[in-house]
Amino acid sequence: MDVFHNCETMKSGSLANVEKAIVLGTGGHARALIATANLIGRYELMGILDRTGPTPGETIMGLPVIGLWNDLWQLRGMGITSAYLALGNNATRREMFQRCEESGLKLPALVHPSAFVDPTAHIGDGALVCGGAFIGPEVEIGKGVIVNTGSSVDHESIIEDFVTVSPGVVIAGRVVIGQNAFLGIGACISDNVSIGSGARVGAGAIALKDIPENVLVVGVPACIKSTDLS
Ligand SMILES: CC(=O)SCCNC(=O)CCNC(=O)[C@H](O)C(C)(C)COP(=O)(O)OP(=O)(O)OC[C@H]1O[C@@H](n2cnc3c(N)ncnc32)[C@H](O)[C@@H]1OP(=O)(O)O
Repeated sequence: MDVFHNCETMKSGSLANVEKAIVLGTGGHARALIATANLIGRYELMGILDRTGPTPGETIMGLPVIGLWNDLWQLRGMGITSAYLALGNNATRREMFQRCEESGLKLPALVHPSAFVDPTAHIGDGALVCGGAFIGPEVEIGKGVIVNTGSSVDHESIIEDFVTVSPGVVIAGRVVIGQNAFLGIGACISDNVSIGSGARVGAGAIALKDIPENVLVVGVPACIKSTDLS
């Protein structure tokens, strides 16, 4: 059964010559993403898909929840070309990024109009740079990365794929954040420091030296609190 064609709540396309996009995810992060996408206005948002599917009449920021992630493959046939990933969990975001690609959907990056991105920086597909963020010169932001509100990433730093940078994080110059890592609110990463893949840096921690993969670090200076988060 084609769920979308049977879905009476789906927005009808109205804007000529504007590409259509779908949003994946219904949590808090969906609000931030939809607000940013509405400000940019590059794509017409047609609705939201989530893990469990819609409850009757469910909307988020005025957008109807129209179906399940498992129905992604039907979207291309409906004129929807692109997807935005509103998924806070790194592993889920990675999985759905791959499934969108397999479904032939584009994953445009989104940059809030109040963020500054240096012209020499590169922002990967499916990344979200939130309001007030600063992305410095020659910074690499990987695929599906979240750079949340008011964070800064300074010169030549590399943020690998599917990392979460929470609000108010300060990343100094020539830092490397390994894929799938999570940096909690207000964490600071000193210059030339590497954070291992899958590591979790607690809110307010200050990393002054390299952090291994798959560990939780907290405190000032950041120390290992638990290991093997893989
Ligand atoms: C727009 C938005 O809202 S974006 C959302 C932003 N949210 C965040 O940034 C959340 C930040 N979260 C944290 O810092 C969390 O503590 C995490 C994710 C790093 C770790 O969470 P968990 O793995 O669940 O760890 P848990 O809560 O079990 O704590 C483990 C231990 O570390 C300690 N700990 C955890 N986080 C911190 C921290 N930031 N600073 C100091 N100690 C900490 C706990 O007190 C606990 O210590 P104990 O074992 O001696 O009792």
